[in-house]
Amino acid sequence: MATDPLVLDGLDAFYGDSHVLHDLSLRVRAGGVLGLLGRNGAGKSTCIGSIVGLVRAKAREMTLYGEPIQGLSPERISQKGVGVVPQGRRIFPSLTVHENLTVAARTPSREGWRGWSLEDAFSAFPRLEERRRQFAGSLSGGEQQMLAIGRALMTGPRLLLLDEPSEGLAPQIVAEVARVLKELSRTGLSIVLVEQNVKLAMEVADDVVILNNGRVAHAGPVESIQTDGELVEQLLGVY
Ligand SMILES: Nc1ncnc2c1ncn2[C@@H]1O[C@H](COP(=O)(O)OP(=O)(O)OP(=O)(O)O)[C@@H](O)[C@H]1O
Repeated sequence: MATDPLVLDGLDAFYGDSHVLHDLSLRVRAGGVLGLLGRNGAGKSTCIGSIVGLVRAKAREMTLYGEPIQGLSPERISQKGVGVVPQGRRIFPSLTVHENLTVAARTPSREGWRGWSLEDAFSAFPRLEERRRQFAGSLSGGEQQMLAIGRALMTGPRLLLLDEPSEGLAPQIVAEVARVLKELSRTGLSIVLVEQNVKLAMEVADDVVILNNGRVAHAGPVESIQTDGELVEQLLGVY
């Protein structure tokens, strides 16, 4: 549908002469969570980079809520409501929690949607409020991940892209990330979740796309992998 938050159809992506993604198609449904899975080097981060305008890509269709975004700068794509939680979090370690959040705050650029206020961020992540004056670099890995998610939400996204938010986190903290993502999805936010952690993706995602060598190897509702251990093992090497 033209109003789907994100449609990629026949996307090819390149680093210089290196052709990394081949004929990739996917669709994020309104308020849905799409799990983007694949082994190391399968092309997941390149897909995120293509969506946000950081990687050179061409496609038959690349639309955000029906609006073409192909060729736009990362700034324009961000302004159109795409928030990113990058791999490795990339918070500002020498700024405080409060400063990390306020640096991302944005005046709403569109009617009907808005960025989070500090109060919204602190009510979702109470530990960040307790630590608001602390340097972000001194937070635990889990707290830094929550800060990275909070910072992305301060920009008022309609579509949130997360690149391996569970990386390096203890299982208990991964469960916390899962809870937060499910809550965000319940508020109507549409999400693309890049993950190596298949269990987390299965818990949170509505639909999944599995990449293999830069191509879509499987796409379907999350149930299609929950019930097919052989497929998951073949494409992801885990179960
Ligand atoms: N800046 C770059 N220049 C050239 N090739 C790159 C660059 N970044 C990634 N690649 C290559 O593109 C392919 C896809 O990499 P990508 O990082 O998208 O995979 P991924 O699925 O996100 O893997 P990971 O889970 O390890 O992050 C790999 O072969 C990788 O070596």
